[in-house]
Amino acid sequence: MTDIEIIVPINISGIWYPIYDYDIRKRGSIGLSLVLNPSILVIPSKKEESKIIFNGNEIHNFPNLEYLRKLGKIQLNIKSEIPLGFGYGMSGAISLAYALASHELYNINLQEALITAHVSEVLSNNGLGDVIAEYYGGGLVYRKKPGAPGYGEVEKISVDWDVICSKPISKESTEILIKTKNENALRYISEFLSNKTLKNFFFLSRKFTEELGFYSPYPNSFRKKGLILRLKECDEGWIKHTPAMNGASVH
Ligand SMILES: Nc1ncnc2c1ncn2[C@@H]1O[C@H](COP(=O)(O)OP(=O)(O)OP(=O)(O)O)[C@@H](O)[C@H]1O
Ligand SMILES: CC(C)(CO)[C@@H](O)C(=O)[O-]
Repeated sequence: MTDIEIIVPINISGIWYPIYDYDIRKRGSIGLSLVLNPSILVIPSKKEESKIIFNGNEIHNFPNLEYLRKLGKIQLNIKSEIPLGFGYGMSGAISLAYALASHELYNINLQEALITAHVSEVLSNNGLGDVIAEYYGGGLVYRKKPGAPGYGEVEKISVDWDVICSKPISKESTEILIKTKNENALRYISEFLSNKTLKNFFFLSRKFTEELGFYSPYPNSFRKKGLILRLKECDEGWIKHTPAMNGASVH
């Protein structure tokens, strides 16, 4: 065990537009997302084998690990209120934690480590824009250029905050979100940029996700993959979110 503790926020995209580039470091998505708490809390340690322990249980078949283990043999002990596989950008958060751990434990070049985290997401079909959003933070984020940290570009958009809650409803694969390109995404992003409010983000994210076949029964909400994100209203049993303004951190 080490004294290092890594904190990584979650990322929930509302609108995304996949962009292919021959250079994997520049592949990703542009879009709008919310970088939020609760974050994951990660204790890394050097070990004989790379391992991801999630709330006490080892995660087997985490495809990102095939790429991440090149950064060094690390065990991550993760504490998380957020489940894996519902659409909270958790695979990106775990990969980013692994990259930051490799820099701390093995002195791996930070930029190389961050690229590996992003590439592990892209090549595993688990995400396009989560790593860069979670690295920089925070709150409402506009990913204006796709790619890994250092290649892509994010802008934090300042908005008046309000109560936001989510409910995980089903575990689903991310692949369909990556392979489907909804051309309206670009129009919705520019509609948001001319009226930058949380309400408008929810309104446009709902339009966008409905066009992909994801429906939410609640007002001021949208469904992203296997979760519902809702503005203003928090029923019992829902997860309460606050903006994670500064992105990932190491303590
Ligand atoms: N017990 C498990 N539950 C969910 N996923 C698991 C589990 N064990 C391994 N996995 C793998 O972890 C990865 C989860 O990544 P996935 O992209 O589906 O989740 P997410 O990060 O929560 O969602 P998104 O990237 O769409 O926001 C998948 O590759 C999945 O196969
Ligand atoms: C593809 C995606 C929606 C999966 O969460 C996300 O990574 C994004 O916005 O690029």
